[in-house]
Parts: sequence; C-alpha cells; structure tokens
Amino acid sequence: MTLRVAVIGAKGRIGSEAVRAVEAAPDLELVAALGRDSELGELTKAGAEVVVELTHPDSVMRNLEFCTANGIHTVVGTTGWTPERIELLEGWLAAAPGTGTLIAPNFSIGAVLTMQFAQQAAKYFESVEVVELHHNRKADAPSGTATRTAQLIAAARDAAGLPRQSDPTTHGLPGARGADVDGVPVHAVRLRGLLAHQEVLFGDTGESLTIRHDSLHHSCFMPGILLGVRRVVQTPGLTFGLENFLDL
Ligand SMILES: NC(=O)C1=CN([C@@H]2O[C@H](COP(=O)(O)OP(=O)(O)OC[C@H]3O[C@@H](n4cnc5c(N)ncnc54)[C@H](O)[C@@H]3O)[C@@H](O)[C@H]2O)C=CC1
Ligand SMILES: O=C(O)C1=N[C@H](C(=O)O)C[C@H](O)C1
Repeated sequence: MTLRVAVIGAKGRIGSEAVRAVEAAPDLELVAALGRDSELGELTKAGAEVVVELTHPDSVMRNLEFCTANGIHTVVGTTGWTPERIELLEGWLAAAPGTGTLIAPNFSIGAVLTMQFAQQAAKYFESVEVVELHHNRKADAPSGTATRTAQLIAAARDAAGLPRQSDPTTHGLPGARGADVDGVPVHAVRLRGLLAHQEVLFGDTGESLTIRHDSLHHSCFMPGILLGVRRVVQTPGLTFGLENFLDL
C-alpha cells in the first residue's frame, strides 16, 4: 500500500527537493504538487492522505486549516510559529479526530541533535547565546530552529534553577544584542551563498563550548520529511519536533 502524498510549495527551494524525494520513495506516491497559483481543492480531488507544507509564514495557516478540515495529515516545515498560531492549529486538530500534524522546525538530523546537545549542556554554563546564519531570501528571523533551540535551552536552565542571564550592556545601538527568546540572545545573519547554519555558544569560568551545525544542501532535510510522512499518519494530534519520531 502506497501513501498518497502532496507537496505545497512545490516550486520552492525545499519544496522542489521534497517533490523529488517523494517521487523516489517506493512506498509513497506523489499525487499533487501545488504552487502559489494552485487551488487547495486539488488536494481533495487527488485524494491526498498526507500534505507536506513548505511555503511561507503568510500562507501556512490557510493551508493547514484546509487540510485539517478535510482530514488530511500534514508535515510542516514552514517556520514563523507563535503560541497563538499553535493554539489555533490545536483547535482545528481537536475538531478533526484521527488527523495528525508534525511541525518540524528542522528536518535535518544534525540540527535536531544540535538542539538536543544544547539542551543537555544548558544547565552547566552561566552564559549562552545562539547565532543562526541563513541565505538572504529567508522571510523570518530568527529562524524556527534558533527560536526552538533557545526555548529548549531556557526551559533546561529554568528546570535546573539557573537565573535568567543578566545583560551588562548599558550603551550601544538597539538590536546589537540580538533578539531575546526566553532570556537567550539570538542573532540572525543573512548572507548570499549560505543555506542554514547555527552556532550555540556556551561560556563559563575559563572555558567555552561551541556546538555548530551546517546544512550544506537541501537534501539533508529529506530523510526527516519522509520519516515525518510515514509516521504522521499513525500519530493523531499535534507533534512538535522531529525528535518525537526519532529514537534518540
Ligand atoms: N523545517 C525545515 O527543516 C526547513 C524549513 N524551511 C522553511 O520552509 C519554508 C520555505 O522555504 P524555501 O523553500 O526556502 O522558500 P521558497 O520561497 O524557496 O519556497 C516557498 C514556495 O512556496 C510557494 N508558496 C507560497 N505561498 C504559497 C501558497 N499559499 N500555496 C502554494 N505555494 C505557495 C512560493 O511561491 C515558493 O515557491 C520557509 O518557511 C523555511 O523557513 C526551509 C528549509 C528547511
Ligand atoms: O529557511 C530556511 O532555509 C530554513 N528554515 C528553517 C528554520 O527557520 O529554522 C530550517 C533551516 O534552518 C532552513
């Protein structure tokens, strides 16, 4: 039995790679590939069971509302998530029992491990900052991965009873210390020629630890997307993070 899969954002940087990956998978069938001018009705007409959503923060909610209302499972790579958006999505899923959504801030195994290692290190260091570096066409900043990394670090620090970091800066330009994500400074670099990179910098007396990950090609996201497609159909409700489908 093959799973009937559609991709929305099929002409984009990651979407075009996802189309090829689904086409090459023997247990999956690509039944639709939607671009900006497509009708969402194509998904139901094609009998899609799973949609891979790789578009834009301005488009993702409409697409997910349609899919969920039609009982189509979704694997979402699009970023720009806020607590309000997640709450809305959870409401749609509650009204569609049996339907599953995976939101993965990052589909690459190295990035997922970076987040896990950072979470593990968080309670041992007084200082921590996140630097993410991406191509210069990216719509959101900081990246979904960096935001999630900072949130996980902050939660680990809180659980260990560490205080919020104090910022000694009293002089300078606004923005120079990055965005504050739950007390963790996050810096976003945008540079032509890059794809997706992240450094998590930890510091304490006499030592520092840097965890760095580099995505060099969009192919690194494909095993995670395919795993998400295969697992989301067995996992009703919202799953946040690919780590939930990995044996880490
Ligand atoms: N979770 C992950 O591992 C990854 C997530 N991403 C995220 O995926 C999203 C897309 O990234 P890129 O491919 O680099 O962007 P892109 O701009 O190259 O591709 C997005 C595509 O979606 C299309 N699109 C926009 N609105 C649409 C709609 N309503 N219906 C159908 N198509 C629509 C655009 O025309 C474009 O072709 C971003 O949010 C990015 O952050 C990107 C790489 C990895
Ligand atoms: O826009 C991208 O390219 C990427 N977006 C995701 C993010 O915001 O974290 C994942 C990866 O960094 C590539």
